[in-house]
Amino acid sequence: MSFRTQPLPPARLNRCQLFGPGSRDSLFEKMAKSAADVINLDLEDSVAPDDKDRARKNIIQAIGDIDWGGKTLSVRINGLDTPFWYRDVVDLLEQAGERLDQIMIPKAGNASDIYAVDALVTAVERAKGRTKRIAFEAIIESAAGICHVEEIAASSPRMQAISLGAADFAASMGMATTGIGGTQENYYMIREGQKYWPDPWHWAQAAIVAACRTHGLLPVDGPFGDFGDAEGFVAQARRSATLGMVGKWAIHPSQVALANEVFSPSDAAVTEAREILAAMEKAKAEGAGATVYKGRLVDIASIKQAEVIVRQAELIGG
Ligand SMILES: CC(C)(COP(=O)(O)OP(=O)(O)OC[C@H]1O[C@@H](n2cnc3c(N)ncnc32)[C@H](O)[C@@H]1OP(=O)(O)O)[C@@H](O)C(=O)NCCC(=O)NCCSC(=O)C[C@H](O)C(=O)O
Ligand SMILES: [Mg+2]
Repeated sequence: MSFRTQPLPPARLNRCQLFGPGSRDSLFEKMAKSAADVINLDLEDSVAPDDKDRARKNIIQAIGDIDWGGKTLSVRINGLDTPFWYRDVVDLLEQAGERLDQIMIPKAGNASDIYAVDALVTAVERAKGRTKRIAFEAIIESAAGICHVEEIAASSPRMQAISLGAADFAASMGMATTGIGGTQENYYMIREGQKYWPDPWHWAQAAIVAACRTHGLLPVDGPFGDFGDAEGFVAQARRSATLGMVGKWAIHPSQVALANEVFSPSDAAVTEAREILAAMEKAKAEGAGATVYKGRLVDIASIKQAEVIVRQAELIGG
């Protein structure tokens, strides 16, 4: 174990991030009433260039007008390679109320991208006397982003989460795919005449999880484009959860309940985790560092695994 202990991620729920275009303000109330933990009002790729100004105004108005309950309220700004992003930041922080929690930075390529947004956000916050520090979530969705994911995770104390943006990531990597997330038809192996479809997103997800866990951030899986395919969504989400991700985007309301279900520990898992902690307490009192629970070894590492599940259950209110 390193001398430096691994920091815990922010203690908030992030099982589902529901997206909606800033240009479609008729969706905002529905998003606020949804069961998503995080709302992402979008100024980037779901908004046409000619609609950016109107979308920005809609979002600034809605941040103050709508009751967003206990959700994390986040706005995705435009990429740093566009002429829109500085205006997104300045208008949001000068005109939107304190209810805004987070800015999502798309296509982050390195730590300097986050630094640039941080410098602008900090200046406007100070100038306007804003008291709440705006958090950042970055999207890894380019070859440069995945190469520099660790420095992006470490880039600012504002950083709270990193998502994988499968569509732009695939494009940047030159992947021969068109589907957003999930199984890709031509990414298969053959054994004894049978086809098997491995997960082409696995390595990028694992890199994001490692960077996030090292720096105490929340690793999140991005979009699954085929919102009619609930089974495919759940399979992708379960793989992400197994790898250590804490949640997934929803690009349609039908995906919210699916994500919440996958990223909430089951009652059985919570009961088992609590029993493991109790068994280890007993073992510790008897001077042992390991014991047997339901016929299998549990030790000090098992305590940490069980604590992940119990912490998540406590956040949900279990
Ligand atoms: C995908 C959509 C365009 C579909 O919209 P629509 O055709 O209106 O869907 P439905 O008719 O099935 O809607 C049923 C009801 O649900 C409401 N609705 C629809 N979308 C939302 C939403 N996002 N939040 C809340 N409620 C929603 C409809 O109004 C209907 O309500 P009712 O009439 O009362 O029954 C649309 O869902 C949409 O725009 N989704 C978000 C798209 C988006 O934000 N994309 C950006 C994120 S993905 C991305 O950027 C890629 C990433 O960066 C990467 O690189 O991977
Ligand atoms: Mg994208």
